[in-house]
Amino acid sequence: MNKCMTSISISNFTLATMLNVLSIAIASLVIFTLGVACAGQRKRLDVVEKLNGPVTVPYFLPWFGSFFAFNQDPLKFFKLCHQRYGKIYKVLLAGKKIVVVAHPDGITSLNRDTNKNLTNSAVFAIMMRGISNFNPSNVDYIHQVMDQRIFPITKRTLSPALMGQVTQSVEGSLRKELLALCSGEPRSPRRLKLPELIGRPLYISNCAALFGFRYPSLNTFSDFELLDSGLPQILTRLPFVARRSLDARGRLLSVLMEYISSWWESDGVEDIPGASTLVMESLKEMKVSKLSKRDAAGVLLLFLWGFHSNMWYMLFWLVTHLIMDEESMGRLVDEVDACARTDAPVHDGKKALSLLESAISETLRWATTSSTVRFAEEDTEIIVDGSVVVINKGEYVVGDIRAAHHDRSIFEHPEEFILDRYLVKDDSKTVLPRPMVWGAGKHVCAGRHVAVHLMRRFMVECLSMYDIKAANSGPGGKKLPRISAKSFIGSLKPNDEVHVTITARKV
Ligand code: HEM
Repeated sequence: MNKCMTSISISNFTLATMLNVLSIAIASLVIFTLGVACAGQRKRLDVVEKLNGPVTVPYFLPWFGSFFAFNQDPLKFFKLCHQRYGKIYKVLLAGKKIVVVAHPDGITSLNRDTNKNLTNSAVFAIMMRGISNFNPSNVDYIHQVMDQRIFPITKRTLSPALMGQVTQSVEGSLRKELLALCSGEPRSPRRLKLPELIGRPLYISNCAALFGFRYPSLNTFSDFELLDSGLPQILTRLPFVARRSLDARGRLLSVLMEYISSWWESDGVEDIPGASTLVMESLKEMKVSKLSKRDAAGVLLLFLWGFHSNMWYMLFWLVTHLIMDEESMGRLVDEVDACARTDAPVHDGKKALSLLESAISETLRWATTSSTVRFAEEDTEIIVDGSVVVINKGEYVVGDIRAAHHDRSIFEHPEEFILDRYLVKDDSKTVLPRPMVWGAGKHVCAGRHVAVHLMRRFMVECLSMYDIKAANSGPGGKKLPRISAKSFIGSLKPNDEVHVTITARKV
């Protein structure tokens, strides 16, 4: 009986165990099968997404693709493609395949580049050769030195904690330069072109802060202007059209070589008098990296261009919009005056100068074009609006920031410049996304804090000193200048000159 009971209990035990094992096996099999099925399904979905890829803008001519339509007016071309093909599409331009991303998340994913397969070298090399005419065989090495040695210095010395050395010097000089505009007859109106009111004082002050008094900023401004305005032609390799700009570039490089010459030849025994830490530390790195004097001068020119150019164009558009709309100008002047009457810190734009802060953000939104261009060194992926998009090795990727800044579902009347668009109202529930103007990730703009600070300071000084009016303010006289069709990288460029009349104010 006992034996029998034992054998039953053993067989019960065996049966129970077997059933358990069986049920576990079945459950595992079900889980495994489901897992495999899900993985298969995911894989299929990935394949579908990868196969679908971005749609290519149709074209007739092989190799040229859409080049002629694009080249005629890049901004219009991007706008039409965005309307027709949406947030991501591909275009063939003279043998190059370019994926255009016009969705904010896609642009962020492109900037962050988590797979590390997208580089800016190819595009940076074009800018380097255009601005500084480096020998093509040196470009890769110089870019490497800039990326690994010079930009980290720039990011550190222009961080909010340390940028004071440069910004305070710019501010002091800017005030003097602006005051000098009406020093002869302070109360009589003076007619000027905007480069004389903004570009020149800013250039002289920027040069003084970066390079000290040994750099002849006064004599080089017109050459800098010529180089800057001729860049689209230089970059598209139209040497005959750009002859004057190319000559100006040559003269600027000679001046910069002369500027560093004695320091360079003496192996940098003493710092160049008045030069910023940023410039001196960068020069020392260039010497250690065995760059030639010519290439070091080229790096300084690139640097000066990066420091000055976008800031000048942004201020150009801000002042131009204000003189077109006297009510907006009046509101901003009132805010600056009210701030001057209190102890409110003018550097803290968010609190004391909230309308000016909004005006600067609105300018950055309105006047930014496509600022992010990358090249796929390997097959890679970015995420656009929640979907994986495959970028093939050898393709370029452009972030169409202008499209993101003109998204009607986010910005009301995006084509218009609205002074208080970014003013946070007490009753407002939605806060607008900040302009995507500085890039992000590894290559985020090293000068973004300095740029906003100096734009703010320029406006405060200028509006406190002068009444600024459009020179042609009669009927039909106030018109925004036409936007240059050729510039699609960085900030919008004007096609026409803008004249203003300034009169010294008594506050
Ligand atoms: C309104 C003015 C400015 C605008 C709109 C602007 C815009 C930008 C953008 C969009 C990038 C990123 C490009 C990319 O992702 O490939 C960038 C990079 C950079 N910017 Fe600016 N910038 C301005 C002012 C300045 C100033 C004042 C400096 C000072 C030197 C500066 C120095 C740089 C540097 C060094 C980089 C390269 C960073 C890197 O690749 O690691 N920028 N800028």
